Amino acid sequence: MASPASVAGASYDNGNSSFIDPLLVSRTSIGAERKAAAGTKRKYWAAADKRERRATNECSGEDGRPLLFRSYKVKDALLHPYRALIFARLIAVLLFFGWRIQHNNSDIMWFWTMSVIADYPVDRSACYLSDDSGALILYEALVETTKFATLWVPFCRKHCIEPRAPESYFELEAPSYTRSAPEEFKNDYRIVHLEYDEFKVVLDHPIRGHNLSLKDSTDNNLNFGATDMCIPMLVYVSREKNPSYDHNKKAGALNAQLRVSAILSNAQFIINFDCDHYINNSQALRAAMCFMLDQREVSKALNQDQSATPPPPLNDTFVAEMEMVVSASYDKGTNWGKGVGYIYDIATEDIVTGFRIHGQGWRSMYCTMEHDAFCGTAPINLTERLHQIVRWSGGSLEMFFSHNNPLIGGRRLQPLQRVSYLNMTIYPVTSIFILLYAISPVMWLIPDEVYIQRPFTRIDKDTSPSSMKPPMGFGKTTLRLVYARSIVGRKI
Ligand SMILES: O=c1ccn([C@@H]2O[C@H](COP(=O)(O)OP(=O)(O)O[C@H]3O[C@H](CO)[C@@H](O)[C@H](O)[C@H]3O)[C@@H](O)[C@H]2O)c(=O)[nH]1
Ligand SMILES: [Mn+2]
Repeated sequence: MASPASVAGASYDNGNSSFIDPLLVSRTSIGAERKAAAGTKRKYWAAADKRERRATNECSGEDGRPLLFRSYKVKDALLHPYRALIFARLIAVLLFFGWRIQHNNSDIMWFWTMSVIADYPVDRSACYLSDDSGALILYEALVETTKFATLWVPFCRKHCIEPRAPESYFELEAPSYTRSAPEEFKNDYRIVHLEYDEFKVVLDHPIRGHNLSLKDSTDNNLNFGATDMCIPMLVYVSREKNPSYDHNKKAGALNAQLRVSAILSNAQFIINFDCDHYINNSQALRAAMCFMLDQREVSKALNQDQSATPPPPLNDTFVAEMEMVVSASYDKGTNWGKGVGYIYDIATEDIVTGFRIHGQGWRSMYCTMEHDAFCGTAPINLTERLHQIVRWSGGSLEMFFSHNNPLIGGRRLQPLQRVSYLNMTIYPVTSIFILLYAISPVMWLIPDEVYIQRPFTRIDKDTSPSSMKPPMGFGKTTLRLVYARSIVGRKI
């Protein structure tokens, strides 16, 4: 008999539309909140497999460990009507086209009617900041941030603070916390808030070389007695840039960072953020790890024996090695940017890198969390947004006209994945068709013949060109130009 886990595995493997839920034992969620969240989930999602449900509860996976995530499917009661609707719409569109081909524009009223309808150990985590501008001021800001972190991190641990981005946390009208006595929380909150405001002032008005006002958390009137005070290793990386070498923008910066982290911490899990992103749910990384460490995945994905290495002592050879891997010429003539790391020579390195990874047979999973996992900022004005769209469309087309075209590349892509990548790379071209579609209703307004009056042209009875006189005010007789409609009209 097949074990529950392998049966469950088979069922979620073919479910592309499924949603997966990490089975986190959350320290922070309060019972009622969790129940409410589960209620909303139950409204739209149904467990994909009963046997999987049993396996998650009974610790009866293949090696006796409990499963770490469960798959859900959109409820049939929602999915089937939706699919029926899409199908009906498709039929309606086809019927309409059939009808339109047989009827000319004299049936214009019909057309109008229709178009209207239509917990990882801290000493094993490291945080890398890539400063691609190489500005000393950013380094100094990071040093200040570290000082604030020695206060902020234990405060978050002690009171289970969420979200852990201080700016978003202090914006909350009713700040959330759990565990300790409200009085103690109030006191801690006040002190940390004050320190945060001071920290922001320091960032806005930096004073070179001045050891700024932030004290160690021990100097404050805070009692972190039983709380773990450790913070992860923080590394500032700024790669070398040289006009004789292409720096390959974000992909180049990320690859340099990958190499440094390989030497310093060599961890198995890496999560990347743009400078304008932040973590909104501190459980997000743990949740993602559930998918990779679950017994159904672990044998395929990684070797469990590997573990993050503690950083070696910072001696001269070691520093020289790190300097070498961030030098401007390091990846010239190597496979970096082609088959290794983030892909170069394209404006949208994220899509093409994802495509290459999927193309090798790796699978990705869709996971949503009750408090959104990550947040970020989008362009705030039209100019910026247009620049972004131009960059994205350019990158997409570049990918379409390269060997990474989804029609030919990505040997192990699944058919639906191929369709979505195709959609992602060809979409700038669809703008032409959308434009045509948008103006097509107006075309049917134009009748068979168009009369355009030229009010300033007088024409004599003798129409030979030599007798044409210059315009003289409003002519009594006007020239009528008659255009026969040839482009649009009778037949599609
Ligand atoms: O030479 C460069 C250029 C950019 N970046 C960083 O790359 C990130 C993304 O750049 P941004 O200008 O914010 O681009 P967006 O259009 O907002 O980013 C979206 O689109 C990019 C691809 O075009 C993806 O890489 C991003 O993940 C995605 O959020 C930022 O952290 C930048 O600091 C560098 O490090 N070096
Ligand atoms: Mn951005």
